[in-house]
Amino acid sequence: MLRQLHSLPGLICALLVALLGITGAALSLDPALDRLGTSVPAGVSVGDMAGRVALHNPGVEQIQRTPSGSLIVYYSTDQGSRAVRVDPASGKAIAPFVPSAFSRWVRQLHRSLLVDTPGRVAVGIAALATLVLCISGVLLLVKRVGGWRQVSGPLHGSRSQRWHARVGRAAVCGLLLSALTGTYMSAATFGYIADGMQAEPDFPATTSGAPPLPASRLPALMAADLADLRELVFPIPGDLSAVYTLRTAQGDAYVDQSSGALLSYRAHSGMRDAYELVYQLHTGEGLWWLGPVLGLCALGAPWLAVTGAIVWWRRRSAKPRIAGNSAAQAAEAVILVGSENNSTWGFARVLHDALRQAGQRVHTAPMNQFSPPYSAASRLFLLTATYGDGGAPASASQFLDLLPPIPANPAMQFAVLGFGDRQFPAFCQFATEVDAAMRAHGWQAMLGLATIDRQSSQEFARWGKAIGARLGVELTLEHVPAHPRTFSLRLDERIDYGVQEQEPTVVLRFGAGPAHAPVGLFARLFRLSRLPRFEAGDLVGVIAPGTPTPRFYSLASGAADGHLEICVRKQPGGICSTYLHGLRPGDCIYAFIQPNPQFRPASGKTPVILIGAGTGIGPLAGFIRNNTGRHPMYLYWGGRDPASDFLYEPELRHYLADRRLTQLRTAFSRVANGTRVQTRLVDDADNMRRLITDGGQVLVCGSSAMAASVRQALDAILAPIDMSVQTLRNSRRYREDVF
Ligand SMILES: Cc1cc2nc3c(=O)[nH]c(=O)nc-3n(C[C@H](O)[C@H](O)[C@H](O)COP(=O)(O)O)c2cc1C
Repeated sequence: MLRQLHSLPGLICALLVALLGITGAALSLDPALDRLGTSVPAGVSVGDMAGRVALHNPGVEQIQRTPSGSLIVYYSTDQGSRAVRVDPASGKAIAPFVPSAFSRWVRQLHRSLLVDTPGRVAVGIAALATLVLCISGVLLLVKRVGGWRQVSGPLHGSRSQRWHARVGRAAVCGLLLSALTGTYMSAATFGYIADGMQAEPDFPATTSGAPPLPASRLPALMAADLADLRELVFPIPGDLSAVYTLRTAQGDAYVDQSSGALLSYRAHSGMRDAYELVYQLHTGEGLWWLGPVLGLCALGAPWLAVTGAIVWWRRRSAKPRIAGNSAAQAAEAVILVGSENNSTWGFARVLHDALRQAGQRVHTAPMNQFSPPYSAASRLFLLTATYGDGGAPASASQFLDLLPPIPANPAMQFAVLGFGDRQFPAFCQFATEVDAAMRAHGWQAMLGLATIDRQSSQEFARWGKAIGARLGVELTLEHVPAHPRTFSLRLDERIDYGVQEQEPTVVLRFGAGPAHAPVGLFARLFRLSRLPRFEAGDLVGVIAPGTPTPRFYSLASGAADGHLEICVRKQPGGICSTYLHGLRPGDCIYAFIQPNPQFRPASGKTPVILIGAGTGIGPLAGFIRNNTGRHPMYLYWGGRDPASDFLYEPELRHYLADRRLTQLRTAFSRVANGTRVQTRLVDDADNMRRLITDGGQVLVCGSSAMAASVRQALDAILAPIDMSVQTLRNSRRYREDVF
């Protein structure tokens, strides 16, 4: 619902909002530029100023003071009307006043799209839409990050989602102010809100009729402060019954040209003051610093329109059409999907097709459409992502409320498959809750809760095998989520380890490879064959020839290092690792980057504890290499044999010497009295507790078995100081990259 409220006005008004943003940003500079060329003298009266202006500009008809304080004088000569900008202190002309035609055009475009009333209506609607977009956007962001407290924290999701949220977060206050004030002004234009502009003072029935005196001798003008002046209209020369019209920030008046008496006066109404304040807050006029701030925020509008459209399109295309979807009550197997960004639907479709091929009638629907009894069904599959901070994704937001009143179907067994990301403290939390709730309400489980980390095709295929075994059918679940465009890499260098031990591990350093054939000329012209952007800790997806499924490796370098580096152990029967181990310098591979911004040391001077084993050293070595600020970094690493697989040994010694690495503790398992990395942590328990008490954060990289042992060891180490891995996770001081 909230998402529709955001995407619908966004899609309808994207172009208009973007146009208003760009024109608004251009106009926002005017007050500041106007202010640049203006000196604003203090304590000068309108009478003094008008007297001096009349002296130097015979034929003056009108003086206007802009909100930034510059004075524009309109006067007539034999050749016609003229306008000059004058110095407020001397009253002398500074330069002819020629309003910029471009500026006027942009203003008209901004106010009415150059088509008057219909344009004004459209602009008003766009302002209202921006208001809705700002409010719904903030609420979506809060949901996305899991609460108000996390709003300023790191953002997750695809690149366009992160950039959409990042710019939205930075610009929302300015956009909200512009949208609110713009909506108010549009409502005033069409008479839905009174602006008090029509209220004029009564025109004086009589005047003194005596010959005029210079403005500097008229008491009412002398009593008015120049800082409050909006406009002074001079009486028509020779007409003794004519009067001065004086408009100030407080009210409007008529002044006798001979006696200088205030003949009539009307103070501004509250409505007018409110309108003028709104106008000021919208345009920044009179608040010259506000204009550029609002302008910067307004520039976010076209960016948000473009990235928002990309996010919408990607989400839409990620939701596949389910072919052969049986009716709920006729299906033998029911698949319910909990998804926010639709990638889980891709997995659901593969399961749907596989079950159909196995001869079953299958019904697939969002979890929010849970509607038993599924009279013909004996299997219920619940495939759900987790969103925010352990919360329900959009298509499953009502599931836990729908469940309790519905009696369990004894003829039906269920299996929950959670999709999540281990970087989040609450990994697959919602799937866990769904599984527990189903059991608590008497539903029969077919299989224990299973989880899929970062849409792993391999884990999904394994789950398919387990389900197939339960159903007594061959279930092949092959799903490769869409990945970004690949680029080519050329192997520059390889360093081999562990060969004697028959446990080969290799560090591979790649440079930019030749550009893809279809973009060759373009790439050459624009030098696209350089490395893409990435940082140590991000993932590179490598596609081995003949396999559609990418394998992910943690990056041991950032693009700034000038090469892409990974550390790969040869897995028995592993297609991709065998392929990578077979590469020779000069060979090219195809790959793509998957950002992993959660797995980075936080900035600041608090200690960073790096824990890894085997090839898990890769990103950790990258973090140490980047530690040019010499922040305290402690590395605990486990290998097999220092003689054959002490990965990165020379670099680590070098980093210790130049203090990028504060301390190195190694654990080797295949030597006399061999130990593992978790034992090293226990040996160093006092130091660990001290580092954590000092605000230290922990980054773990390696196999899931090693990560589990490390968690167990750290829980025991931290118990005396009333801390645990979970408390560290909750404060985002414990991050894992586990494979
Ligand atoms: C903003 C955001 C918040 C997330 N929060 C969690 C979380 O708390 N726990 C978790 O295990 N995964 C979390 N994830 C990861 C998603 O559950 C995972 O990427 C899933 O495959 C997305 O499926 P979907 O595209 O169908 O929504 C989050 C992802 C995003 C973008």
